[in-house]
Amino acid sequence: MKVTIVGAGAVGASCAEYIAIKDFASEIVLLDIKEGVAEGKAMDLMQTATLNGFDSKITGSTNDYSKTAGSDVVVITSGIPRKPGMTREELIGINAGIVKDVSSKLIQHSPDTVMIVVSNPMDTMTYLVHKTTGLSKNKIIGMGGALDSARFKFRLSEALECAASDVDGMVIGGHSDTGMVPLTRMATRNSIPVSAFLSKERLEQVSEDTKVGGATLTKLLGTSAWYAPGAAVSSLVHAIACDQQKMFPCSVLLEGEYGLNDICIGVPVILGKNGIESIVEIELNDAEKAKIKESAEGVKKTNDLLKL
Ligand SMILES: NC(=O)c1ccc[n+]([C@@H]2O[C@H](COP(=O)([O-])OP(=O)(O)OC[C@H]3O[C@@H](n4cnc5c(N)ncnc54)[C@H](O)[C@@H]3O)[C@@H](O)[C@H]2O)c1
Ligand SMILES: O=C(O)C[C@H](O)C(=O)O
Repeated sequence: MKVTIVGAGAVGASCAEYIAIKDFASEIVLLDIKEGVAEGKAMDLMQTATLNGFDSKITGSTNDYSKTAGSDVVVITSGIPRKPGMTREELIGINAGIVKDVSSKLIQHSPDTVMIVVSNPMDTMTYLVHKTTGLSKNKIIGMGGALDSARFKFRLSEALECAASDVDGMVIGGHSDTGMVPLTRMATRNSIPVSAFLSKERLEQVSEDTKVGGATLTKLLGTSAWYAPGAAVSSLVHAIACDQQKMFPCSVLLEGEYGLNDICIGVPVILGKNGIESIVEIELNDAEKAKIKESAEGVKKTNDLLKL
C-alpha cells in the first residue's frame, strides 16, 4: 500500500504521522513545492520509527511527481489555510489553481488511485477534481465530515460530561461555518439518544459550537487546525487501505441521492478498497432536509465561482 500526501505543511505532516503510527502503509510519500520541506519532514518522521514502533517507509520529494508513481491513495492538502476572521470560501482564488494542477500531475503517475481532497473550500475543491481529472466518482473523496463528526462527538461529550468514546454522532452537509448539519436527533450515548440527557437548548449550543469548530481553532491558533484533520484523513486512508467497509460522512458527487445533483457535499458513505463502495441514504426529517437543501445552495454558490 503506497500513500502519497501532497502538501507537507501542518495537515499533510500530521496525516503522514498518524498513518505511520497506525502502520498499515508500506510506503508514504510526502511532496511539497517548497524546496527540502517534504524531505526534511519525511526524515524527521522516519527518526520516530524506532520510538513509535512502525515500519512504514516515509520519503519526501520537492515537486518530483515520478516519486508518487503507483500510489494506491493520494491525499491533497496543498494550498493556503485561512487566517482568523476568514471563511474557507475565501481561499478559492488561490487553492483552485493549486488543486487543479496537483490533481492532474498525480493522475499522470497514478491513474487508478483513490484521491482524498482536503484543501479548502473542500466541497468545491472535490467538485473541481471531478470536473477536471476524469477519475471515476467512487475514487474522489472530500474529507470534512469525518473531522466535523469528531468535533461534534467532542462537544457532545463535554455537554454530557462523559468519555468521548461513549458518544456516537454524525455531521453531514457542506464543510463550512454555516453549512454543516450535525444530526443531533440521531446522536447517542451508548445507544441512548442524547436528547434523553440534554435539553433542546444545550443540544442547539452543541450544534452551533460544532459548526464553528474550525473557526474557533483558527482564532486560537492564528491558522487552521491540523491534529484532528490529520487524524481524520488517516482514518479514511486506513478504511480504504484495509478494506474496512466503514461508514464516514464524506463529500462525494451526488446524482439524485438526497434529492441533489451535480454537487459534492457530505453524506454518509461506506469506504473500502474501491474508495466509495456505496452512498448511504438515511431517512431525514423535514427540518434536516431543509438544512441539507440550504447547505447545498451554499456549496453551489461557491462552485459557481470556479472557472471550469
Ligand atoms: N477539509 C478539512 O477538513 C481541512 C482541515 C484542515 C485544513 N484544511 C485545508 O488544508 C489546506 C492545508 O492546510 P495546512 O494547515 O496544512 O496549511 P500549510 O500552509 O501548513 O501547508 C500547506 C502546504 O502546501 C504546500 N503547497 C502549496 N502549493 C503547493 C503546490 N502547488 N504543490 C505542492 N505543495 C504545495 C505549501 O508549501 C505548504 O507546505 C488548507 O487549504 C486548509 O484550509 C482542510
Ligand atoms: O477551519 C478551517 O479552515 C480548516 C478546516 O476546514 C477545519 O475545519 O479545521
